[in-house]
Amino acid sequence: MSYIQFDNVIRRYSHNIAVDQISFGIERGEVFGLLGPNGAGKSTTIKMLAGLLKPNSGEIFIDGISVIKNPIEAKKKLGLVPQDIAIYTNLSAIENVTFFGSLYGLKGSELKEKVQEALSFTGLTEKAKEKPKKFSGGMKRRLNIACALVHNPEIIIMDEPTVGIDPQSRNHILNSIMELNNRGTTVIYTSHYMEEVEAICNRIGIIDEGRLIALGSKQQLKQKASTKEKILVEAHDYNDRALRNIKELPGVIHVDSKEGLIEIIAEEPQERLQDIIFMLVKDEGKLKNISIKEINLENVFLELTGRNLRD
Ligand SMILES: Nc1ncnc2c1ncn2[C@@H]1O[C@H](COP(=O)(O)OP(=O)(O)OP(=O)(O)O)[C@@H](O)[C@H]1O
Repeated sequence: MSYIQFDNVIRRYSHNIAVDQISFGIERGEVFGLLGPNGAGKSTTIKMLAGLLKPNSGEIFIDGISVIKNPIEAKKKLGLVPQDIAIYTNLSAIENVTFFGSLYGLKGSELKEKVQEALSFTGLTEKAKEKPKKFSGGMKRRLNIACALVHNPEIIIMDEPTVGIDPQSRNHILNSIMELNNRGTTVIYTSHYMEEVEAICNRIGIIDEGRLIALGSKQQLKQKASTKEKILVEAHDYNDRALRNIKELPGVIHVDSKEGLIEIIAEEPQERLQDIIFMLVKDEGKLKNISIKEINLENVFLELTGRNLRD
């Protein structure tokens, strides 16, 4: 059994199946990413792990402890940063972190020390006495993280922590995840941002419509695609007919075009370049650049499901 183990877990909301019989394990010390589009079942999975929702069937274990039978013991091991920020806007930052620390049973000088550590870790020491009412979205999120890690949990779960925040806070959060992991914390990170998951996670589960459709390191996941590379064309003035002609070229699997950038997934991409350039130029297209790049997890998702990760 893995350090964290999901066994045949099912969760419904009335007739809608949100998590459909998933089984997987997470090892101690991993940064594990749960990647999937909106509504895929990420939050439901995370809430069940954190003991906030009960599965309809199946079992979840943390370090051999059943989250369902022994939720209080299991919960001691983890800190949750929920998708919806959960802090008290009328309390100062330090009062918020102190409150959460005391909920986890910290007291006296240990509580004070851990609160200072959590505020410093999230870059909020100078804002400690201010009320989060005036904080930016990113600062509120960082305070939420401080509240979740004040008791030094073995596992930290972050549910889409970078949605709708400024780039500075986003980088701060991503760096702090790496630092937490260097200290030995197991991190579970959900996101629909493929770039973030690729950048920070050792292992990734791809979830779609409640099912875990792929699991592995990013290199293992990329092996699931039928081609390892894609063609990127920067062009302007091309028309839909040129795109249709490219789609019909032999070996071409998928063509996507957005704001002057055409992405083409094709078998043996080097062999397709001449024909692609020909089709574009023939139909008035002006070519700026053409290159071959390694595919990413977005491309893997598209090939597995026929849909884009972000529509
Ligand atoms: N409280 C609820 N009541 C009814 N249906 C729900 C509830 N919460 C989630 N769902 C449904 O369950 C499915 C999975 O939702 P979930 O929030 O777990 O997905 P998600 O991958 O976290 O998506 P998002 O990124 O949008 O939060 C969706 O179809 C959603 O509409």
